[in-house]
Order: sequence, then structure tokens, then C-alpha cells
Amino acid sequence: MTRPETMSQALGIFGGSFDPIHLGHLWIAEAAYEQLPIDQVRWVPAATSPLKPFGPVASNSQRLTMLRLAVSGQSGHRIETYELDRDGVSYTVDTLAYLRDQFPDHTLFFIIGADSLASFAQWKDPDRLLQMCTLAVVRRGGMPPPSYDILQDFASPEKVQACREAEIVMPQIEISSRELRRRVARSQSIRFHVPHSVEAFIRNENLYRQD
Ligand SMILES: Nc1ncnc2c1ncn2[C@@H]1O[C@H](COP(=O)(O)OP(=O)(O)OP(=O)(O)O)[C@@H](O)[C@H]1O
Ligand SMILES: O=C(O)c1ccc[n+]([C@@H]2O[C@H](COP(=O)([O-])O)[C@@H](O)[C@H]2O)c1
Repeated sequence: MTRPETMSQALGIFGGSFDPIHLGHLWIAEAAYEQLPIDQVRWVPAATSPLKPFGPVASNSQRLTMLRLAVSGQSGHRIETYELDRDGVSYTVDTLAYLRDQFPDHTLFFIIGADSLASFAQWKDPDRLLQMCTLAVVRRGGMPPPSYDILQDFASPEKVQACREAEIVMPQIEISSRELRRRVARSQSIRFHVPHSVEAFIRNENLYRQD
């Protein structure tokens, strides 16, 4: 689909560990692309997510390769390596400041699952973060519906309302990277949970196995 030239300029930013990328992530990004007034989804793999201090299992380069296998060449989707290039702990507020400088005329939406929203009070500089973006939240299987009240301490009622209105609606997909890593470790199949190319990469690299 060609998007109208007159559409306001806006970016969807989808951060995550992607250890590995799975079909839940892909559904979320595509639903965001369809439902938000954005011209692109920027996938931002984290080096180390702040609330996952032990870091990812797969290396930066392996997670980037899996992302590329899954989304490279797909219209409307781009991978942003800013956090991997900086390495260390990836704070979203820093990434948003960088992207705001790169795209000063764009509105920024930061895409997260309901579990990430539930931890939002522990994020770095939540008030500054909400000055730079609107959160677009997606419900997560096994989690209660998103509770936006958590944002009230950090943003105006108008911004909280904008986040509510940006909620991404899609069927709940109960897949998590953690469960996929467990399945691989137990030699169970993940073939319908990730794209074939990603499944093959995990197998060839011996990723997530315990032996
Ligand atoms: N199945 C899903 N439904 C809704 N949101 C999801 C789903 N999977 C991931 N997300 C959201 O996508 C973002 C990136 O997720 P991440 O890469 O950490 O994957 P994950 O499956 O949550 O990983 P892990 O199981 O290792 O914690 C987070 O905001 C997370 O809440
Ligand atoms: O900036 C923070 O303090 C912060 C705290 C927790 C998570 N995040 C970001 O939220 C995204 C999803 O995180 P995760 O842990 O589910 O991979 C990812 O981009 C993280 O960098 C960011």
C-alpha cells in the first residue's frame, strides 16, 4: 500500500531484546504500522535492557542478524542499531533524544507490551521520556489489561489520554522469547513461533541449547 504524502510525519519505535525475535513481535510491529499514523516502524534492538541486568543470551550480532532475517526488505520496517552501537545499558530516554534530533519534525510513538507498561515507574527519567513520545501499548497474553494510571505521576492528563488512544489492538499472542529459549533448551520445536530463517539460524548457531 502506498501511504498518502499528506500524512503527518510520525515514527513508531519498537525497542526490545529480541532474544530471539518471534511472531508476537512481528504481529505487534505490523499492527502498529497499520493502526498508528506512522510512516515507519524502527526496530531498536537493545544492547542490555535496563531491567534485564544479566543481559541477553544471544550476542548483539546474533540478535541483529535474526532481526535482519525477519524484517529486512519489508516495507515500512527499518532496523536502528543505535543502542547496539553504543553498547552497555540501553536507556530508552537516551534513544528517544537521539531519534528526536534525527527526526525533529516527527511525532514519536514508543511501542511496548503491557508488561513493559507495568514496570514503567522503574524506567529512567519517565517524565522526560513522556515529553518526547507517546506510548503505544499492546495487550499481552497472561497479563492484565494495560493500566494507564501508572503514567499519571509522570505526564499531563492529555498525554495519558493520548497513550490510551494509541493502544494497539490485535489478538493476544502468548509467545515470549524466554519460553522459546526454554523450548530450544529442551529440544522442543519453535518452527511456528519464529520465521523459518530465524529458526534455521538458531539451529545453525547452536543458540539457546544447554549442551
Ligand atoms: N507476545 C507478546 N505480546 C505483547 N507484547 C509483547 C509480546 N512479546 C513481546 N512483547 C513486547 O515487546 C517488547 C520487546 O519484547 P522482548 O524483546 O523483551 O521480548 P519478550 O518476549 O518479552 O522477551 P523475554 O521473554 O526474554 O522477556 C516488550 O515491550 C514486550 O512487552
Ligand atoms: O529506559 C528504561 O529505563 C527502560 C527500562 C525497561 C525497558 N526499557 C526498554 O523497553 C524495551 C523492552 O524492554 P525488554 O526488557 O522487554 O526487552 C527495550 O527497548 C528496553 O530498552 C527501557
